[in-house]
Amino acid sequence: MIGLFGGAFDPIHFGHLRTALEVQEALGLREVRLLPLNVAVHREQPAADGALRLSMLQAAVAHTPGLVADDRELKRPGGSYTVDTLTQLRAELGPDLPLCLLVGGDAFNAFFEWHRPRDILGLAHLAVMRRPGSLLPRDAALREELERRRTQVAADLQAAPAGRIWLQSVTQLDISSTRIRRAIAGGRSARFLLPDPVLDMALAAGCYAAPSAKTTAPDSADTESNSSAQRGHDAA
Ligand SMILES: Nc1ncnc2c1ncn2[C@@H]1O[C@H](COP(=O)(O)OP(=O)(O)OP(=O)(O)O)[C@@H](O)[C@H]1O
Ligand SMILES: O=C(O)c1ccc[n+]([C@@H]2O[C@H](COP(=O)([O-])O)[C@@H](O)[C@H]2O)c1
Repeated sequence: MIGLFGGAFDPIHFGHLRTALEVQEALGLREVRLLPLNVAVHREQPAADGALRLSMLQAAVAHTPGLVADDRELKRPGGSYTVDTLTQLRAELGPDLPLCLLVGGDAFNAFFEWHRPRDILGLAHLAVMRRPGSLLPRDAALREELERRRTQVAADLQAAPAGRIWLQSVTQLDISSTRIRRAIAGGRSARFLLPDPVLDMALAAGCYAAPSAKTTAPDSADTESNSSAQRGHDAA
């Protein structure tokens, strides 16, 4: 079984990396592929371009064999729909290999707003990682789907190629890319929120600097209007 973890990764941070590693170990995944999106279909477009986000991701996983950068979404023009990514992977990997899509709790709460969510569940399992601020979904249909598909036996995921939901407790790291971008834009340090080489690349590229270096940006979790974690609060 392999894991697939999509995101803007704008930039990749320890919240992404630590949770991916913990799910990989918990489920005995051969690898977790991290897939930076090209064109977001559900949120603002990333601030850093795809090439830089991919380079930062590659630097972040360079010494962790179980985590692998996969650039297929960046190579695909148009909206980065997860169902298209999974369809492409299925065609490559065959119908039988169990695939497990990793999503943060906040992303899962909005899962039924995704493009063709039931087709996604026909292509992969879901591993939902609890994230600070994300509670179980309020949406009744999503709760029902969760109860119907949920398993607490990891072997159930190995026994079928797709269709089950696994809830994974992970170390709660209250880190978001939004907070990192805002720290950099505000001239504050983002060190220890993400790997040093990633921070160095972001600073050298200047991609998160304020349009005018004199402007300051707020740096409070309360003001993270673009943060997925914040959206998780809203949805929960
Ligand atoms: N600290 C974290 N802990 C657990 N999961 C996380 C964490 N940060 C992000 N994720 C999950 O990683 C995936 C990709 O997230 P994304 O790249 O949007 O990062 P983000 O930090 O939420 O970014 P932004 O602040 O720009 O919204 C999502 O499924 C999200 O829920
Ligand atoms: O395919 C969709 O409709 C869809 C809708 C929302 C999010 N996604 C994917 O979910 C992943 C996490 O996105 P995010 O920004 O909500 O944390 C990322 O790979 C997105 O492309 C996908």
